Amino acid sequence: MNRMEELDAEEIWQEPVDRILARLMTSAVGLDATEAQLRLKTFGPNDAATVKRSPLWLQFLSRFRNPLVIILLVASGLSAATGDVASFLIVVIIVMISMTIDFVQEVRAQSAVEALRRSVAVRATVRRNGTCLSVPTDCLVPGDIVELIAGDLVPADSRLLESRDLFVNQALLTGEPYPVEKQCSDAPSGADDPTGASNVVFAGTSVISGTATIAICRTGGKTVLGHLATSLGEKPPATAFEVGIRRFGLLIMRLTVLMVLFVLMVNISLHRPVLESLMFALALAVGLTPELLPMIVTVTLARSALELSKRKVIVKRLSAIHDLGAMNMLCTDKTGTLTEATIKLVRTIDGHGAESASAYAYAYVNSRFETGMKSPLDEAILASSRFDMTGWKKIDEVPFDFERRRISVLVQRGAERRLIVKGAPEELLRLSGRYEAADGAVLPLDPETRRCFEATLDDLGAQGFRALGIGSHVVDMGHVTAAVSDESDLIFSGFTVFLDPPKASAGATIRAMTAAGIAVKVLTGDNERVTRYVFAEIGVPVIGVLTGEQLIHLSDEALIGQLPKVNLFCRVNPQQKLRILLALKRLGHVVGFMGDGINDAPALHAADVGISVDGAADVARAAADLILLEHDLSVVREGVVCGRSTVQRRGAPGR
Ligand SMILES: Nc1ncnc2c1ncn2[C@@H]1O[C@H](COP(=O)(O)OP(=O)(O)OP(=O)(O)O)[C@@H](O)[C@H]1O
Ligand SMILES: [Mg+2]
Repeated sequence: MNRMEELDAEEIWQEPVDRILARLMTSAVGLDATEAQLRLKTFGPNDAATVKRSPLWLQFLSRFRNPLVIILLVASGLSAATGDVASFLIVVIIVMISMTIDFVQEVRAQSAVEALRRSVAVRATVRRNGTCLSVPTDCLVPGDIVELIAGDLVPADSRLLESRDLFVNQALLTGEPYPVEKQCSDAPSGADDPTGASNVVFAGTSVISGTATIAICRTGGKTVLGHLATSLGEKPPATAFEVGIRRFGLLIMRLTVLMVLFVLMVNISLHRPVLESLMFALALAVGLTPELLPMIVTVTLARSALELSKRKVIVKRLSAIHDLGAMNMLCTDKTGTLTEATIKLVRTIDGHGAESASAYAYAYVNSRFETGMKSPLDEAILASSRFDMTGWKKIDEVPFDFERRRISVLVQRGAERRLIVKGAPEELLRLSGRYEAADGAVLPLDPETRRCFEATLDDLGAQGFRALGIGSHVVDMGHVTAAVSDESDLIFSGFTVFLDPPKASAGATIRAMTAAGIAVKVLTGDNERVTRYVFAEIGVPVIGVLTGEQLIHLSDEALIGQLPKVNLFCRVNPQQKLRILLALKRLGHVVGFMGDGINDAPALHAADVGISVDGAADVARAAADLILLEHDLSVVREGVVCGRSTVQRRGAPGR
């Protein structure tokens, strides 16, 4: 069988899809398992930041590069030459033993932590032999066919084979924070730099909305991100904790050199034999230098990581344990942390509060046809009761995003084409000019009726129910694509009403955390009414509230001034979550952020300790430092206790 040759970076977007597939020697059903194995050997693991590990024996030998060890060995060699072979042997044996202990401990600690990290590695859905498998992204090879949905990280530089309303965030590569649309097409998109090409997606970018099937072309260090990683130097930037440890080591080293020189000078000026004085000074230096400090730090942190794993916390970045111990502020989302996240659709009502079959039908059709990120709300609608979909055909959709907070699908039934919109209820009411009455008649939404509908919504919130608004309007048959601008002048059908019970234990955990010196703030995309209800149910007082709307009008300074008086932020979008987090950091807090959605990823990334959960979106898990195997605040609290005891046990300097 002839070997697959690699594609050049330009060819990925300039060649037609057929040629790409032929060159990659693959097809829409994917590679077979043996071929994938073979290619993995040829092309290496798909890890953009792979730092080539030298073999173990070289790693061991590299420890002898330590200047102190070299001087020690040379000096004792000299004394052996002058006849003192016994002390030479003793020095060599002691050096060997301490180097070996150091090496074995560190390698063992690191591999234990590596194993933990792998257990929460990001995985991709790949087609192999025609079936879909979930494999860790570093096992992907050129020629693999991968399916992407919203929330996924793009695993490698790839050509689009199919796409639906695909928007990706390329901030890591281009610095552009806004989603970029990507579409499969054969025509070179005319862009002269690859990240501008609309028919390819790159490693390190993430899917904001929509779906796609991609053919992987270049992996690991060959990706654009890989090149970037090499040019920036392979190591990730040192954290505050690592810098602290390094500074401490340097300080001790300098002191030692000074001491040794001083002792040596005094001895020589007293006319003691030079060799003997040197040996004495060296013995002093060896005694003073904490050669084993790095190993002790790694081993203590690794041991804590193992301990944490028993408490259902997986550590991805070792030094995060230290930050976890130092954390004095925790920002968290609502769903799953303060609530049970067992969302159920309890009823679907019209604006007046009466049960509405037509609103349910529209909600069901919208959730069923929506192909972007499947939210638990959609799952609750689809699980509630079966609805006969025969006769409904999907034409197009405008996927969910956290700015609009709604989803539209364009559908056809018989001779009627309709845009169905489902989303944040206040927004839906705002976008509606008419409403559907109980008898099916379409009436204007006059101010009085609008107030009545808003009152219905307020009542739902006050009783702790979450709601989505449903609206639609008919479009003409020539309408083939749906756009955000179509989401206006809707006919309001009603509300879907959900119950997500507050988590009974959350209140006690938050109080315990506050008592332990960790203030908790809640940042949610949901509305104020519902979140206030949850606070009341779990018995935590709301000190102050800021909404996303109010945040827009606050300067950074004003926000910082408000922060101490606010513990609840509602209807905030992903950028606002990030902004609040950065403001808290500017106030000097060590801030943890806990979240599980695409919308939490920017803040998770910027936090001192990013905490996510096992079932979270890939972007969130990739951005986090710690992964909880159980979505519960009490797990974080236990982690903090463990982190603090690590810091105390080690007694090493940090911040
Ligand atoms: N599937 C969906 N269809 C329509 N609208 C949705 C859907 N999912 C979410 N929304 C709207 O977007 C808003 C924000 O989403 P969401 O509640 O997931 O944000 P969040 O910040 O992750 O909240 P939380 O703190 O509860 O995790 C929701 O309150 C809802 O109004
Ligand atoms: Mg969320």
